[in-house]
Amino acid sequence: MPSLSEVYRAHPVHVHHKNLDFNSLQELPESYTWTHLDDHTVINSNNIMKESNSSVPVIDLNDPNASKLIGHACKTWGVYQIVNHGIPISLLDDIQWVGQTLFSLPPHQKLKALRSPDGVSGYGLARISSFFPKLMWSEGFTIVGSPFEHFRQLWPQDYAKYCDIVLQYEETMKKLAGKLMWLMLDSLGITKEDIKWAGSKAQFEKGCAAIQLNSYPSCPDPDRAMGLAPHTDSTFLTILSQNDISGLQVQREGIGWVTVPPLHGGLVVNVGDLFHILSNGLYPSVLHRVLVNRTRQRFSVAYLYGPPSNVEICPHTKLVGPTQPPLYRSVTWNEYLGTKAKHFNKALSYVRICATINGLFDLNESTKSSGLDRF
Ligand SMILES: C=C1C[C@]23C[C@@]1(O)CC[C@H]2[C@@]12CCC[C@@](C)(C(=O)O1)[C@H]2[C@@H]3C(=O)O
Ligand SMILES: O=C(O)CCC(=O)C(=O)O
Ligand SMILES: [Fe+2]
Repeated sequence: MPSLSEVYRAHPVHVHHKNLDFNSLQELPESYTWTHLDDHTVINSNNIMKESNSSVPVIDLNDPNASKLIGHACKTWGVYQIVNHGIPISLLDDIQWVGQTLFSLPPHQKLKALRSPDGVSGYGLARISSFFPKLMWSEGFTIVGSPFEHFRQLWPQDYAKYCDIVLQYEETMKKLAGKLMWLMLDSLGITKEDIKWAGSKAQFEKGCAAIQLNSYPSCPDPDRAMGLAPHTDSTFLTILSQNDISGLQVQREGIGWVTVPPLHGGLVVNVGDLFHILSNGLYPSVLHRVLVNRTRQRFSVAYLYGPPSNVEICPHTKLVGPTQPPLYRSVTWNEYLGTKAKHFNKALSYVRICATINGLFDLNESTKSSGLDRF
């Protein structure tokens, strides 16, 4: 079973972290100019947003119907916002502060914690940059495991207080992720008895996670820049805290790009590729992207949650039957991250299988480069 570092050693990402001093740029350089910001964006002021099926559902976790509402949101949107989730606002403020403080450091200081091409954690441009011809107007910092070594490089004197906040955030979000997992599974009719790897307390104690701190500096030409290019997360689910600047958009079939408006104290939850697989495609992972702002800097913190690295994820038996064949083969998170690192938005089609009257076969074997699936 490869470890995450082995996965990335096999698929190094060569992004040129040449210019990470966004403040020095008065104009959008050619290398950051995206030509096809094509779209039919649905924004808040648009009348269309008033129709409830055109805005991302907001769900109160204290609502006795929360599981049902979440199920409907996952099926139709692949994303929802939660309120009354029990995470103290002070902790959300603290983790945002860690991100803001980190990204405000001088460029040469941030470069001391640069993510290496075959590494997992550290500072740099988005990992997905290598799949696009143009650069993204953002910088990120990925934390997998302890942030201690990198934080010591960034803040030799007072790294401890930043580490403490990250550790507390990890611990708290892990509990919330476990709770959301059960609500989403429950909405599919899957109970605690049906998931063997959820641990003795059935709290997904062994689940794995990454924290991604993102910064989208103000941009001289936001209409032609891209903060974070369209992608799905490879996770079970991702919990996102955004500051009060909008920018996150999700793609809704038949509608186009829909902005997810920041809600004070709210958290955005999106379905990732592994839940897509587990649900046999019933809850689709959502394609999302981030646009940037002319005057205001946007910050976000993503908690990317998945299974323990040795657990094989496949469509749940309760969701499979003679009329619903399994659409995906088993895959561990690490194996899937390797596929994602190689094939990016086509990764799901590489684990897809197909039912025929002769049985099942691996779609990948017959249509290797067709990029089937949804992309
Ligand atoms: C566990 C992980 C998920 C992630 C890759 C990573 O190893 C750590 C960073 C995560 C992230 C955050 C930004 C978007 C994304 C697609 C990326 O390039 O890095 C996700 C990855 C993912 O979900 O596949
Ligand atoms: O910044 C955002 O709103 C989204 C970030 C994101 O998609 C990610 O980190 O995976
Ligand atoms: Fe994402």
